[in-house]
Amino acid sequence: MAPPRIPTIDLSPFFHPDGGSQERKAEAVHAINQACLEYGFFQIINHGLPEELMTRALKLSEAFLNYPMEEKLEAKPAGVGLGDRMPAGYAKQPDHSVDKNEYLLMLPPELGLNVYPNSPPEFKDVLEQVFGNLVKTGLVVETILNECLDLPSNFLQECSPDRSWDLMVALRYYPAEEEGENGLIEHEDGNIFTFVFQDDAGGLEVLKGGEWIPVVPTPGSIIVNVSDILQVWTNNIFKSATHRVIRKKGRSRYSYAFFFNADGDQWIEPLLQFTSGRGEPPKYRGFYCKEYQQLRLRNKTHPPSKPEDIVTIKHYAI
Ligand SMILES: O=C(O)CCC(=O)C(=O)O
Ligand SMILES: [Fe+2]
Repeated sequence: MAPPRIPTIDLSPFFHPDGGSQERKAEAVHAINQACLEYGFFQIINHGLPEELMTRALKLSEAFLNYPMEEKLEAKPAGVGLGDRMPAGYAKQPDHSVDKNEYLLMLPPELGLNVYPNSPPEFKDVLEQVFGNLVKTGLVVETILNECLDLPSNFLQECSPDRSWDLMVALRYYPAEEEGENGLIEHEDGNIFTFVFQDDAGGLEVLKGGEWIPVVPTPGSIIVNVSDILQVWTNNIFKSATHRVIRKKGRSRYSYAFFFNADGDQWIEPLLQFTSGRGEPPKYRGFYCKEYQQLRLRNKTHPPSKPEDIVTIKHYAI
């Protein structure tokens, strides 16, 4: 039997110039709700990001990440930044890391903190276009999630209105070696939700019911995964999906991940709608978003020797 495929949902009614059919919007909301309950993972098509731009972005990141190291290091983090956040620029996982990838990390362009490669010359412009489009798509997905969760319109947007904590990475996973195929160890993401688009190499997998389901590359589609903040806000109604990347032999894999994030200074706790509103005790104690981000960053910079000491959202579980 073929392995199950994560659901694909058409968002075109939400991008329709005349407002889109209510019936088709309701169908999409229903499908996304089911996907968030069952998988915490789904793909979207007709999501506002032109396929041609996605292809171009993947080709440009491939070109840049194949440059000699000296050239890539011209885009290394400048060492100035906002302190609490991941530094913008090119970085490679240290050799001892279990994760075998390199990436270019980008913060919202308006912060003025990005370190862009000079070459390929059109890369900066394409990165900024992709970033800007994904912010817009993220706001549409928030609108859909409000409906899924029976929240007033704009509720999630108002929970965390500051978009300056979003970030994007253009990634390259190296070809698998004889002794290892891990590209990115199994994990959940620490933000609200994540968008991923990938080339045709494959390797992204999501855990469902104890089985790893491959996310089959579909040109033009964006993968969406529910992340920890949404899990906390919904008091575990929507689960942050566990996922990983497995490397193939003989070829690199290129992808983009965009982390739609809450404001670092935001106090995060289960929403009343999903606790007292339903007679349920909160499953998490509250925390400042940036405190959690810093603990997660520390997992990477100072990896604990025991895997059980890695900080995950369980750190705040009651
Ligand atoms: O590259 C991918 O497909 C997934 C990336 C990812 O899961 C992450 O960066 O958290
Ligand atoms: Fe992830």
